[in-house]
Formats: sequence, structure tokens, C-alpha cells
Amino acid sequence: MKIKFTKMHGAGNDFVVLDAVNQAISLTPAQWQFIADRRFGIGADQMLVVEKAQGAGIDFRYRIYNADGGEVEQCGNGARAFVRFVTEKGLTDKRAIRVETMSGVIEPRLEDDGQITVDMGAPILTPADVPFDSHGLQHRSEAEDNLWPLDVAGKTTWISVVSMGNPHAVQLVDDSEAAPVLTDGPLIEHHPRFPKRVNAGFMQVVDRHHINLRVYERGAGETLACGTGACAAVVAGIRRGLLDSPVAVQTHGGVLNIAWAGPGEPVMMTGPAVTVFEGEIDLPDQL
Ligand SMILES: N[C@H](CCC[C@H](N)C(=O)O)C(=O)O
Repeated sequence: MKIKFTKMHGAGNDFVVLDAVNQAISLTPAQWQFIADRRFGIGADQMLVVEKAQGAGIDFRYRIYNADGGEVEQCGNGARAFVRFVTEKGLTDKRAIRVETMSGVIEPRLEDDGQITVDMGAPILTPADVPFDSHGLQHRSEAEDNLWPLDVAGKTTWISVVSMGNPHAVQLVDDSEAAPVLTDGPLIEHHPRFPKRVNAGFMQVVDRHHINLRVYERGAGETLACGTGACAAVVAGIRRGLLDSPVAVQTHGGVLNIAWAGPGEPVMMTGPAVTVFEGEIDLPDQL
């Protein structure tokens, strides 16, 4: 099955983007895994599928698949790549676009300087809605935030839990480069207290307007940047009284700028999106 694709990235978080407006796309998890494979396939952290809108007043729908083949609710860097894609493909002439995802409608906007700002919606802060199973745990209050003790390989790790439509567990570390991202990341991702698994963020506060962040992503492993992870980390840092909006989030792939005015308010994310190359893959029908 021949499929045209566009290879893109947002701050190094890389994507294979498929136009499902002009070609029918219906793949199995094994086929998504094949596309994501960096040796046997194209290689990507996530695959993004751009479709015609389904709801009134909505311009597009976009679906997100992790490298492990699972469909997920939200992708912040992907939302910026989506805007670059539909603009470059001439699928819209709008600068502000309403796009429906599995977790609701977001509003990305192409800025004059080429950066893209996305209204990511308000964070979800009730543990059960993240979802996080807090039963039997005693949280620790820090300013506006509740920190939860997570048993990670016999060690207690205090985490904030935040959903940006997708689940995040954010912990504070002294040095993000020395943080146990590759050892503790998968243990947190698959921790039984996260029924839908979780993205594990490791945040180092540099000052009240700057953090370093690494994220071990659900279904993808450590990525060079995580947009929703940057949003979740800034929300957690502001609630803990450690940060003031706006915050520059330094990731291994570049800087994301996050602003949040407080509970009930949307998180605004600004960052880059780059088209790397176009291609066509002859995808095996049976995998
Ligand atoms: N791995 C994430 C999806 C992609 C999120 C990340 N790439 C972003 O930019 O937000 C999850 O399973 O929730």
C-alpha cells in the first residue's frame, strides 16, 4: 500500500504526518509501529493523521499515534507541526485554526515570525481525571499543588499529576542531565497507579522563568522535546510556587515558551515546527 507522507519535527520531537483529507488512511497498530521504526520504517516519535473536520465550526481533526502504535489524546509539538502542514499543503488559508483531537478542540495559530502558538486548553488537575489512582496515598501540599508519593523501584518519588488531555507525572530534579530518565522513566510510564500509563517529566528549575526539562514519553521513550510535557511541567511548577508565567522550557531539541494565568485558564504554548522532507512508503499490507 503506497502512502505519501511528510516528515516533520517540533523542537526535535519528530513526526510522520499523513494527509487523510486526500487519501484514505486506516492502519493497524503493527503498521503504525513499522512506520515509526527508525531502521525498518521511516522513523518517528509519533504519527499524525490530518482529517476533515467532523464538528461544526471546526476546521480539521487530527489523530495521534505513538511509536508503539497506540492512539493517544493529545500532542503539543504535533499541534504545531499540524499547522505548518495544513498551511504548506494549502489545505487552509486560515492563520488561526480550530482542530479537534481525541481530548477536545485546540486552537493553534501561525504567528508572523513563523513560530506557532497553541491554546492547549486548561490543565486537568483532579488526580482521578488524569487518571491517577491516589487511593491509600497521603499527599504532601506545596503551595497550590499536591505532591503524591510514588514507589519507583523501592524509592519514593514525589510527583505532581497533570493532564493536558494526556497524562503527565512531573518530578523536580536538581540536575535534569543527571536525572534517572532512562531508568525511572519506563518504571513511571508503566506504574500501576496510572491506568492509562503516563508521560514522565523531569524538571530542573533554573529560575522563576526558566526550566530544563526531559520527558520519558508514554509509548515513545525519551524524546528531544514534549509539548504537553512542557505545559504540564510549567503548570506543576507554578502551582508549587516555584515558577512565574511565562516560562522558557529548555529541552534537548530547543526552547518552548509556555504561559498560564492559573486554574481554569488555558495553557498557551509557543514554539517551532519544521518540515524536513516529503516521501512515499510502500507499506506492507500484512505485518
Ligand atoms: N507520548 C504522548 C503523546 C505525544 C506527546 C508529545 N509528543 C507532545 O508533544 O505533547 C502520550 O502518549 O500522551
